[in-house]
Amino acid sequence: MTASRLPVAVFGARGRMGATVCAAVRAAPDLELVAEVEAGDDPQMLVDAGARVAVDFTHPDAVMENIRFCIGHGVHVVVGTTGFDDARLDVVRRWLADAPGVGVVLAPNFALGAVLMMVFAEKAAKYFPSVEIIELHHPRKADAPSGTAQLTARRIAAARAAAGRGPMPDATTTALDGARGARVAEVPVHAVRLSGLVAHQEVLFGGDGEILTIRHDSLDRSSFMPGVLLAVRAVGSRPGLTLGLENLLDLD
Ligand SMILES: NC(=O)C1=CN([C@@H]2O[C@H](COP(=O)(O)OP(=O)(O)OC[C@H]3O[C@@H](n4cnc5c(N)ncnc54)[C@H](O)[C@@H]3O)[C@@H](O)[C@H]2O)C=CC1
Ligand SMILES: O=C(O)C1=N[C@H](C(=O)O)C[C@H](O)C1
Repeated sequence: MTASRLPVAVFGARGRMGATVCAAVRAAPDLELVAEVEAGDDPQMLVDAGARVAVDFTHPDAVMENIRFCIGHGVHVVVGTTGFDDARLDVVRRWLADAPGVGVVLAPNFALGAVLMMVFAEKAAKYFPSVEIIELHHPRKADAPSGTAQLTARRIAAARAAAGRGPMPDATTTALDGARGARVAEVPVHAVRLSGLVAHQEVLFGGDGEILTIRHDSLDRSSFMPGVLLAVRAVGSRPGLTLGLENLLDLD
């Protein structure tokens, strides 16, 4: 007798990430792809197909409605779509409060190396007076700066604040808006969009006579799949909101 496979739906199924997720789910012996939901489709199709978990890689403008629908129908959700701030996260938490037992795992980056890059950057933050982030992506990316860069900046800023670090040294007067990038929690973030790139980030720390660069490169969207599948398998046993793939990994 074979064990039953976990029925999975994918929102954004024909997108760059969604299509890769569909292929990964199809290839996994313990998972079954039961619904491929695209813009304009009625999400009821995933409920009718018996999905227990839905994966969302769509667009910041679409993702909230998809999460609301899934929580309302008792379907667990793995969210890779970016564009989440504290206000949006609070809304998701409120929806979940009315749906005990339903889980949402949300991560701006499902690549193991990117998660480690953020962990290492957070650890390094207190030792250096200066830090800047450069994120580099393919030119069809919808948002800037990336969700990963924003989360990295917030974590670095929190670590600096906890260590009592003051403002970064910077005496520059800018002649053009944007010349010093965008500020995310006081950390300068620079976004490059270039043909040929997939998803990359450098975190540069500067101190007296030394630079530490932590760099991660996703060279292919396959880099995100182990993390996505880990979350798909775990979300049903994690009621409420789980923020970040690191919560599903043993990083000690
Ligand atoms: N968390 C992570 O590890 C990663 C996150 N991302 C994020 O995933 C999102 C999608 O990225 P890509 O796949 O590159 O974009 P994409 O533009 O290639 O794909 C998005 C797909 O979603 C579809 N869509 C839009 N609204 C929809 C709706 N209401 N219901 C169902 N489908 C809908 C679009 O038609 C499109 O096919 C972005 O926010 C991106 O930043 C991307 C890579 C990794
Ligand atoms: O749009 C992308 O491609 C990516 N988006 C995520 C982000 O905004 O951080 C993750 C990764 O950088 C790829």
